[in-house]
Amino acid sequence: MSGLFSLPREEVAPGAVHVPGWLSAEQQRELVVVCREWARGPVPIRRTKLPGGGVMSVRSVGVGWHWQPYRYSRTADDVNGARVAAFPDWLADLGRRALVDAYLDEHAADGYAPDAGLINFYGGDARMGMHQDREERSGAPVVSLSIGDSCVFRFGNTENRGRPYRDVELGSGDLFVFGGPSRFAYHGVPKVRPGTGDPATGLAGGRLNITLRVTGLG
Ligand SMILES: O=C(O)CCC(=O)C(=O)O
Ligand SMILES: [Fe+2]
Repeated sequence: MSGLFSLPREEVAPGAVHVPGWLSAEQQRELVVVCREWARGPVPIRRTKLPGGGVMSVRSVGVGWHWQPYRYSRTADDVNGARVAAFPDWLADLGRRALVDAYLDEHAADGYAPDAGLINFYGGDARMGMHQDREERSGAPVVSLSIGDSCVFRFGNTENRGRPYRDVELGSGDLFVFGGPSRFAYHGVPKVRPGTGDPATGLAGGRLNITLRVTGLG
């Protein structure tokens, strides 16, 4: 990643910033390797079961904390009961650099200590419906990193799942941060574009998304 003021960026809504191509090719490859390890265990990546009986099309695994609808826990009680992998310091550092670059403010990450990472893998047909990230007891920004196939990322308003929203193309290496007045905006992924990723990332197909959050839990 480059220093301040060097990358194109777009403020999609107040506090919501898209920085295309933020991750280098090498960082993307390294993240793919480590996400593959996390996908194997101690909690295997799985399609989250929803309370209504459905199952998400996205495959997910947590680090630091396990997420299931609609709470965080240290152990994956709806999967295999194992404690999730620890949240590594280097990932928190990456999250801090993301805030500085997204907000063009060297103090943007002061005191920012993400403790939960959610790894999502989207096959070609996977989607994520409009939702808020609101299980966290913190208003700190969410940092989102994308690798592999591009997608349509729908970024909406804080009131409801509908309009107004903006559809943003998230490509491999892109950073998206949402904080401030946009922290609790509805968002989702209506479409992945199969075959648009570069296999040099280590992903032969599909889309990997990593979100970093501050849970505010002890
Ligand atoms: O895949 C994405 O870009 C968004 C993922 C997301 O919203 C979530 O995991 O809560
Ligand atoms: Fe989300």
